[in-house]
Amino acid sequence: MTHVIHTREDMTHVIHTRAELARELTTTPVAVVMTMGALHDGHRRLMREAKKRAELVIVTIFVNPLQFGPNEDFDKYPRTLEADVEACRAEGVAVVFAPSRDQVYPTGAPSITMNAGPLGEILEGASRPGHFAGMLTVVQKLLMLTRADVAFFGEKDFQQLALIRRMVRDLELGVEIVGVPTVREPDGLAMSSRNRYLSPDDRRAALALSRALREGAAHSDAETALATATKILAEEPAVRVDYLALTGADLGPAPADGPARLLVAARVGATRLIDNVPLALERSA
Ligand SMILES: Nc1ncnc2c1ncn2[C@@H]1O[C@H](COP(=O)(O)OP(=O)(O)OP(=O)(O)O)[C@@H](O)[C@H]1O
Ligand SMILES: CC(C)(CO)[C@@H](O)C(=O)[O-]
Ligand code: BAL
Repeated sequence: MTHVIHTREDMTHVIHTRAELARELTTTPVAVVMTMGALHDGHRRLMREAKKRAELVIVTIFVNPLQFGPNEDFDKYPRTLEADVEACRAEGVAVVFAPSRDQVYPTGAPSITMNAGPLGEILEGASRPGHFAGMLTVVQKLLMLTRADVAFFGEKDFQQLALIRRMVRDLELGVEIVGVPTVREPDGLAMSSRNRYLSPDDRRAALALSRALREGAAHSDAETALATATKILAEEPAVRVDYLALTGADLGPAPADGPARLLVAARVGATRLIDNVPLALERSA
């Protein structure tokens, strides 16, 4: 009798082509965690949530050119495949799909892409024209290629999550979307692959974002919440705010009372960071 011993390493298949991916799809359900790599504990939290839902967890690692503007950081985006695979192994992920551009876009740049609609024009969409169309196009492709039953996305990219939910609903894609709360560094900074661009001084200044959101969200009237966050951001000269917005939980207008969201985007040095927190507004008497 032969005993096959599966080591931890055997359990994670690292693949690069769509043909290999198709061969991995032997069981259901399939859970997918889509990433651009440079993995951190935020990504690992998504993997852990995915593991609770499916034996077959696929982590995709692809820096999608379609969602970067001409003056953005596509070329310098950190590419750390070896360390990323180690992180996936440590989480017991079954498959890491790290395709080349040609594997994802075999016909070249697609001539038919997603339209992100009005929700894609505000906030991040206003600062990054075309970003959400490119993001939704690759998400749709990766959902198809992985035949995912359930997909996990972080609340750190709150507008992205809202748009993916909207796409799945509007186009009846038949996949469950699960949102996962933001994982933070012990001092409050939202984990992000782009944090590794920050110099020690920038890293200190960047703390103003999470502090502004946290202290703003401690207030239950909209005016004080916004004023508090605005003041904290203004006190940090190294932070150049792109937007600070108080919206409804669906990113529509903030309600008079009920669940709402406080969102910020800012440049710290050359690095653009985003963050957001939930808050509950109360009608003032
Ligand atoms: N701190 C975090 N907590 C929870 N989920 C996160 C966190 N950071 C990223 N994610 C989620 O991980 C997935 C992949 O994101 P991505 O690879 O762009 O990482 P990122 O850290 O957001 O990178 P970037 O710094 O480029 O924005 C997305 O669903 C994203 O929302
Ligand atoms: C969802 C995603 C992997 C699509 O490229 C990307 O936007 C990201 O990493 O959040
Ligand atoms: N984290 C969202 C993907 C992007 O910034 O392009």
